[in-house]
Amino acid sequence: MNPSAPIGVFDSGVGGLSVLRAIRTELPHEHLCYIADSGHVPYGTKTPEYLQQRALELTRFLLVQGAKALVIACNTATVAAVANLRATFSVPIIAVEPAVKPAVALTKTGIVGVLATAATSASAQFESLRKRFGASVTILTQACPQLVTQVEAGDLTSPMTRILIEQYTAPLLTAGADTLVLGCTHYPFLGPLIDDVVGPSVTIIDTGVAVTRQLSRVLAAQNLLNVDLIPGSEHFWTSGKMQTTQGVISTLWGHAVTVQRLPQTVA
Ligand SMILES: N[C@H](CCC(=O)O)C(=O)O
Repeated sequence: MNPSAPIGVFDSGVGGLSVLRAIRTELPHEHLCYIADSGHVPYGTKTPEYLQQRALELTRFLLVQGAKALVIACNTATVAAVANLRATFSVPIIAVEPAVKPAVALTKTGIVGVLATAATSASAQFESLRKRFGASVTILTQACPQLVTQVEAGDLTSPMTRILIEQYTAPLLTAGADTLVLGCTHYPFLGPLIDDVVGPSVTIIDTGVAVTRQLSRVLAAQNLLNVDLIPGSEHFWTSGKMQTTQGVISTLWGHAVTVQRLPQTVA
């Protein structure tokens, strides 16, 4: 595999851009191909079979673009599909999972809140994280489906978004949680607002940087880091509404970008 080949990244929508921006910061010379599967969002309410099929189709498309490695920038797709993808494809596959371990190390009240989709919280993988790292603390989960909708619409700051965050975090704060894990890649875009709502006594943990470090380690171990010194490029595709998704991706990415429509066979 050619080290100057791109890294393929996908999510149910624009949320995985929170992971992509961490990759861009850590690995400035890598070329990146990103799929926002916004035509199929939310993943949080879909069956594992549906998500496995979607993950296979998106991965095949990214491999056709020449991807040397794959990042599943979606906790929900990870729990449903990572094992199947690893069994099917030989490229390195890096996946996100809620950062339960660091949260357990940080909590002082012994109560950790995990914001994640219902599918992630109900998964065997999450149960295993809970057993491995959470035996000494209480781990509370909260699904926040409407926050995915707000981020997909590019609405990061409205009063409505704030009210939703207040409603979703209230039960966790009332129970004494002092550490909140952002277990869905859409939520980091709401980090500043979540921070403002929960206040300085609550620590918020995101996984973007940890995933990027893992990606970096895996690429280095397989001699796949791009040694070209030119800045890496980004290419974006979506299965969602072109105009809306292009606008939202540009806003979240920080400057205007071109987004292509996924071919009909994949969309
Ligand atoms: N961004 C996704 C899920 C959002 C959705 O429900 O589509 C995650 O990390 O879990």
